[in-house]
Amino acid sequence: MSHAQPRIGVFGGAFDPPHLAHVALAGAALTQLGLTRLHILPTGRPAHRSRPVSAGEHRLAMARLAFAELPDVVVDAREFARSGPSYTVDTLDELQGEYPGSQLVLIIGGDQAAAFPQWHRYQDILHKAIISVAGRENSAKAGGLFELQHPPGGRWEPLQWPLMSVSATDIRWRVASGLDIHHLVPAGVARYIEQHHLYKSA
Ligand SMILES: Nc1ncnc2c1ncn2[C@@H]1O[C@H](COP(=O)(O)OP(=O)(O)OP(=O)(O)O)[C@@H](O)[C@H]1O
Ligand SMILES: O=C(O)c1ccc[n+]([C@@H]2O[C@H](COP(=O)([O-])O)[C@@H](O)[C@H]2O)c1
Repeated sequence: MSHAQPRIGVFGGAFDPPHLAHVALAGAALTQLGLTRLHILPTGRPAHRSRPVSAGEHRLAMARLAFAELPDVVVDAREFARSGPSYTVDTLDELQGEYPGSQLVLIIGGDQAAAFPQWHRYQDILHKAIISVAGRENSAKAGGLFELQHPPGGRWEPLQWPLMSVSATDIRWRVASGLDIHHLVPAGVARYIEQHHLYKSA
């Protein structure tokens, strides 16, 4: 689909580790949302969750491996360079400056969409970016009173997306339990986890 303005996708996460749902989601976003480029942003210091299990250098390396096959993707380490929490609104501000005249599209899973009213300056985010939500199993229960389909002042574009139940929490648990993860992560990521002995005690 072609749009009047170039569209820049923004997809952030702990990526601890990046998994097949992340890669499929990025692929679906690239094609369906007509993105000219997609920035993948591993979080430095997450704003609303406890610290990731793995160091930033590992999550960055795994993100590079996981998304390497997709065209027009940039694995963007800028949130590591920032002091303080990784607020998405700051990232959007920076990208707006770097892509004048472009439309930013923020891609999030259903669990994060439900938590969106707790995000730092979320009203400003609604002015800066179109938000595209990929449904996620069990995310409705976290939804509370927030109306996903009609948020005040926001522009939302749904992503056509088959629900995928894979989560990084489950993958960390499987590794710690000695179970196979090859069906859940890209091959390069599985190798990296093995070589660096990640998640042995997660
Ligand atoms: N299976 C999935 N379906 C839809 N969205 C997903 C899925 N897995 C992750 N996401 C989305 O991808 C983004 C980054 O996710 P994140 O790196 O936190 O992975 P996660 O699997 O949710 O990790 P964890 O289990 O550690 O919380 C978030 O917006 C999240 O909602
Ligand atoms: O800016 C915020 O307040 C904020 C609050 C929660 C999550 N986010 C972003 O949402 C993305 C997914 O977060 P997570 O915790 O599901 O990995 C990641 O880029 C986070 O920085 C951002």
